[in-house]
Amino acid sequence: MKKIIGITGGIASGKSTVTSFLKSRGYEVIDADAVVRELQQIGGALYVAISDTFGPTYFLADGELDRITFGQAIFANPEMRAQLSTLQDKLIQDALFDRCQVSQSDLVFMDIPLLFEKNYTGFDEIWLVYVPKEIQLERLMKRNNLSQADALLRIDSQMPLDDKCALATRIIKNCDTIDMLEIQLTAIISEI
Ligand SMILES: CC(C)(COP(=O)(O)OP(=O)(O)OC[C@H]1O[C@@H](n2cnc3c(N)ncnc32)[C@H](O)[C@@H]1O)[C@@H](O)C(=O)NCCC(=O)NCCS
Ligand SMILES: Nc1ncnc2c1ncn2[C@@H]1O[C@H](COP(=O)(O)OP(=O)(O)OP(=O)(O)O)[C@@H](O)[C@H]1O
Repeated sequence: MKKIIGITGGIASGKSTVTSFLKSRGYEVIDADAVVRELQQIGGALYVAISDTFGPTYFLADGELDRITFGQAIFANPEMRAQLSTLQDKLIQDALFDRCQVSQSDLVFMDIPLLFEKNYTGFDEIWLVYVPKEIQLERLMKRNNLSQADALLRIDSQMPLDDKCALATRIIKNCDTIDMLEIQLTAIISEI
């Protein structure tokens, strides 16, 4: 029987860094953010839903979704975020379920940032990639070139990482170097 491990965390807590390592070791990873981006490409199901609901404001001249201005609007406006959630959540969940179903691997990792917020179920284990909020803020500001205020809007739109700890099977601490992260992952992989 297929084993499914959910990987979650907070924005910029290090989920992609964890999944890059897993992929480098040959494991299959389904990445929810990548699936969302795919479905938001021109003509994709999410692209059409966003265009029909929000009109042309958030699209570039070449027709692509303008992720920068759309992202800024979504994180600054809880009502718009809720509206987007109504539009997208079911389509995203169905797409992730389909990807998992067609996978031939015995062990599949699913990187789902909003796993707890959106009540995803069906995992054999859930791994939480954890960092304290100060480090999360610093890494997010640096990676996305965001002001402190904009980075905080994104962090505070999610369930606090400290609250997620109680819901996870394993907690992977990513406060130190990437080498230290990989040492933890190697130890965990030997246990599963
Ligand atoms: C708002 C959008 C356009 C912003 O795009 P952008 O390129 O700036 O960010 P990206 O897609 O790379 O997401 C980065 C991170 O933001 C966080 N995030 C994304 N959407 C949300 C949200 N609605 N609420 C809280 N956090 C979110 C996640 O931690 C994610 O890993 C996009 O993230 C989106 O459509 N989000 C809603 C879809 C969703 O639910 N994604 C998460 C799948 S579980
Ligand atoms: N241990 C670490 N030390 C220093 N920088 C790190 C460490 N782990 C991750 N980073 C950096 O922090 C940033 C966030 O990491 P990553 O992109 O893996 O997070 P994420 O959880 O996948 O983010 P998102 O939810 O936004 O997709 C990246 O720029 C990454 O290179």
